[in-house]
Amino acid sequence: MEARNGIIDVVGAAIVSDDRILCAQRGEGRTLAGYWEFPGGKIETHETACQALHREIEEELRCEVAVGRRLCTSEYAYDFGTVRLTTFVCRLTSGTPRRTEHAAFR
Ligand SMILES: Nc1nc2c([nH]c(=O)n2[C@H]2C[C@H](O)[C@@H](COP(=O)(O)OP(=O)(O)OP(=O)(O)O)O2)c(=O)[nH]1
Repeated sequence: MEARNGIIDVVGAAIVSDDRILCAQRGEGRTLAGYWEFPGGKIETHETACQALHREIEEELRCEVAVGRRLCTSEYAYDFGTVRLTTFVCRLTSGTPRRTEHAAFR
């Protein structure tokens, strides 16, 4: 969802499993390829942050998560716009994260 003020609203999942948090490296051909991120993506029009997170995790990692508390919201200005990233603590409820578009997990 791109707000009128040019801010791009993004959600990220800090998926906690066995006391570890999953980080994913953005794949070739995507904006910011090679950067490490919390899996997630842009919130679409008419979506809540929670709905966007469920959709993105299903699309990108082919698994399901329960969305817990909001960790933080931060803004970062890139040359293409300002990303406002809200990160939620999540836990796996079904499946195991699989790479469909990321280059690596750690
Ligand atoms: N998922 C995620 N994106 C982040 C993080 N930090 C950060 O600056 N971003 C940026 C990268 C992208 O410019 C934007 C997320 O957009 P995206 O390209 O992943 O979104 P999307 O899945 O909806 O993809 P698309 O259909 O627009 O290609 O937010 C982060 O920790 N997680």
